[in-house]
Amino acid sequence: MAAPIAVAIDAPDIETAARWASAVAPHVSTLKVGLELYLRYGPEVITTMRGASKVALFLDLKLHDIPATVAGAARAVARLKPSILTVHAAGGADMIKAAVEAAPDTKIAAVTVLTSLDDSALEQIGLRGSTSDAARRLAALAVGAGARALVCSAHEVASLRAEVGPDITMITPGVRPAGSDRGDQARVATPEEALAAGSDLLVIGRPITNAADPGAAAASIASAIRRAEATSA
Ligand SMILES: O=C(O)c1cc(=O)[nH]c(=O)n1[C@@H]1O[C@H](COP(=O)(O)O)[C@@H](O)[C@H]1O
Repeated sequence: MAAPIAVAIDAPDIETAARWASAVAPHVSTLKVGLELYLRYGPEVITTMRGASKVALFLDLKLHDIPATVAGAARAVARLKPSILTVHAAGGADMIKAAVEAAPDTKIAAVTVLTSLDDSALEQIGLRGSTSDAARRLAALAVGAGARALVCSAHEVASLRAEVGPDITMITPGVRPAGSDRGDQARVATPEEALAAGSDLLVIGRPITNAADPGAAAASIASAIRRAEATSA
């Protein structure tokens, strides 16, 4: 079975995206298309990803606007039938509810606190408390508004799970295999740590796509995950 990994296909052009997608798709459950590709190519990039494989499609647009605008945007992309669509939980309960109602066949995933932020970055923004307190508060708000998935770092998965229960899909970016560059990510964990904390889907981009052989990098992380799952079973 494909490993519970969403590869972030953050490519500069559609040819590179198609190459990465077909290399990694045999090893992972999900491909994630984000702002870089979607803003350049729109729905065409979704068709290209689907052509590359039969894996699930995660559309990461991180919508954050007034409820009516987010409803319109969610409706506009719902026809592409992504399995997952992201919104920022900080947009508030009415905004999240609007996205959920506008895209009934897509799982709305609420981004709690970006994994690029640490406690001091939150303080600069003017948010009180730690990243984990903020993530917990936003998670409760988002699930109360109908979100069925949450995006957080592996550091918060266990406490968010305790807050929202077993039925919510926990998605964790900021995943870095041991020894790989953390780049702009602040709250990181290895794939094994993220899984052990209870993550359902690991989002991994550059550690795979910047590798000399993205297919081999995806296969290697996927088998490390399988080994970790076998040991904990
Ligand atoms: O919503 C996301 O996917 C997301 C949320 C978050 O808090 N942090 C985060 O890194 N992401 C996305 O996850 C991917 C991480 O990529 P890498 O840092 O290259 O592994 C990027 O596509 C980000 O846009």
